[in-house]
Amino acid sequence: MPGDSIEVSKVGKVFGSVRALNDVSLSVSPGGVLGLLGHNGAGKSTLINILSGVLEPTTGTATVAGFDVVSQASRVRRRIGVAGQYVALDEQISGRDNLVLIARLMGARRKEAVARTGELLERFGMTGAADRAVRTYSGGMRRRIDLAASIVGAPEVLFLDEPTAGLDPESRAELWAIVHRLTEEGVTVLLTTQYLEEADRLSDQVVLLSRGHVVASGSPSELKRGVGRRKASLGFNERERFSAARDEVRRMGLVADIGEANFDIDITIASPRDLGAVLHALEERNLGIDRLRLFEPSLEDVYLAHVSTR
Ligand SMILES: Nc1ncnc2c1ncn2[C@@H]1O[C@H](COP(=O)(O)OP(=O)(O)OP(=O)(O)O)[C@@H](O)[C@H]1O
Repeated sequence: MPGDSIEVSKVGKVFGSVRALNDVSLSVSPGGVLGLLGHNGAGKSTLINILSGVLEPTTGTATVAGFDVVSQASRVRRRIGVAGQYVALDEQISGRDNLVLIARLMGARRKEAVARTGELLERFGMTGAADRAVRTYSGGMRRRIDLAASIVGAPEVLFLDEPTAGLDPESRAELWAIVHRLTEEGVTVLLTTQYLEEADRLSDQVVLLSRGHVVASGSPSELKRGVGRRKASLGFNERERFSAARDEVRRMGLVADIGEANFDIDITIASPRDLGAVLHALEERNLGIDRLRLFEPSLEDVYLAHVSTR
């Protein structure tokens, strides 16, 4: 739509005989967060490279911050930040010196560069480590300084390519908080990740890529609602009733998986009606359950439903 921060229309990318992207379309409104999910080689980095002006699409068009990524690439570059797996920082100099250097390269005067750096270090909780060489940083600190480096120029649109890959849960949560704050300030974010929980926490829209195709898109809750299959666990207090119920459930053939632990029968049902039928049948045979748990589909279920069927 006009006014969107990122607009991708039927983008394809071919490398020799490899079709990395096929007819990919998506859009992100200002201040939105789009999570791009997909397996290794799905085409996520290729799309980020096209949107950040590093690669040209083979077919289709894309705009970022209102500018065409091919014909207006330098304007695009001035309005974006890119952080991720391969951001080049000088490992031998301190985090502070890296940020000052980037600000100077972007045209800031020395005083401004120093002030902006101080502000970012403070915000990212990095003041303690600011004057140590980047090579001495932990994985979490390294990711934070990468992210700080990507926003030195106060970008309108931020591309985060697997920003928390390999981080421990605590460092991941810290980074999520930082990204969340940036989005509250109106920065538009396109995030690639293999962590479904990350996409669920941060994104208001998710696009699922598989082998270069968009196979599903929508808000995390829309996508979860679209997964028909749900897990339920039927619990019993005695082995005898549990065993008889398990045989009955198998016989009904309505259920895809049966797992057994602690006299629980874990079933996958295609609809609430199937669950009703199972409970009714058990009740009729005096095999009534003692406990029932229903599990909401996760983004992982969404992912498996779309990706494993292709
Ligand atoms: N420069 C290139 N030359 C040839 N093939 C490439 C090039 N860049 C990417 N590809 C291929 O394009 C496809 C998509 O790769 P891409 O790196 O975009 O996937 P990805 O989803 O980012 O994967 P990962 O999660 O592993 O980073 C892969 O088959 C990859 O091998």
